[in-house]
Amino acid sequence: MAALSRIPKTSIKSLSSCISRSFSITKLNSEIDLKVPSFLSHNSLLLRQEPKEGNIQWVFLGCPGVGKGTYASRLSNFLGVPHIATGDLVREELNSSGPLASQLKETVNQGKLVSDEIIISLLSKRLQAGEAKGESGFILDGFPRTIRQAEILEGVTDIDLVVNLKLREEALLAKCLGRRICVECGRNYNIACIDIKGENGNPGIYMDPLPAPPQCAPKLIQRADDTEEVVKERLRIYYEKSQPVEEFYRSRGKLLEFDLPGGIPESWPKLLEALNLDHEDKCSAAA
Ligand SMILES: Nc1ncnc2c1ncn2[C@@H]1O[C@H](COP(=O)(O)OP(=O)(O)O)[C@@H](O)[C@H]1O
Repeated sequence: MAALSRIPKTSIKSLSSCISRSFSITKLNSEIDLKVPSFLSHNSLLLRQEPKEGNIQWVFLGCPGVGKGTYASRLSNFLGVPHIATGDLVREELNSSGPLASQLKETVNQGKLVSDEIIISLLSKRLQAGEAKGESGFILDGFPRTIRQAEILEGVTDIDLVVNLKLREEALLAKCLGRRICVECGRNYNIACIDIKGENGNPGIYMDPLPAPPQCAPKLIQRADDTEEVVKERLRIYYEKSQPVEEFYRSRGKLLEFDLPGGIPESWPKLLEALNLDHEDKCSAAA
């Protein structure tokens, strides 16, 4: 795997506590002077983790429905690093009987972003649990989603690579509306068949549905936030709050833009190629 040798490693061990501590300092700073971002503060610089050799610390960006979860999860299996999706952490929490459940349900079902404080706390807990199991490295999906989250992350560790997945908006909406999830195993499927003709210089795009296997087919549900109205709101919020994160990483030379050429069979090998991962590995991972 050619790409791996280039990737520096950071200990996840203290990253979780660093993120929470850095966040507390951000809060303190913002109470004192809103104009000073946390990562510039003297205190939070002291918390910064130095990279070690070998780990993968990647981030997946992209609009709702683009397939961040699908490709991040495939790469996580391929590379043997955990896939951490903050959307999954939020859904676990809102389905629990915890104190945040009803507040989260309301926010998510309106297509709004959860507060940075809650997201950082959920992410820190997930990283701590991973640390206890000896995990190292990560592929983050759905985080960072605001410039503030990106600054906090940048202040505590080195992200090696940020993959920005892109797809035409008509396809995004159709994919969200067609998404189905198995309540038992949590896998995502899609009943939509996307066939968008090329126009005004934009290439057409064709994506087959992704049918559920017989064991999942009777247990499919739709996410409550995958309605047309809420998806449109999620897209609006993405353009307003999350798209600036693309520029944040572009200006740091970390952003890899990837236009999805079609469905998984077409896109997966091309993504591996773009990531400079070897053909041999490609065949075994695609199996
Ligand atoms: N980093 C984050 N910051 C704030 N809210 C988040 C974050 N990650 C997930 N969420 C919340 O969880 C919801 C679902 O997230 P996700 O599954 O990643 O959705 P999407 O399909 O829109 O990318 C979001 O609409 C938002 O309410």
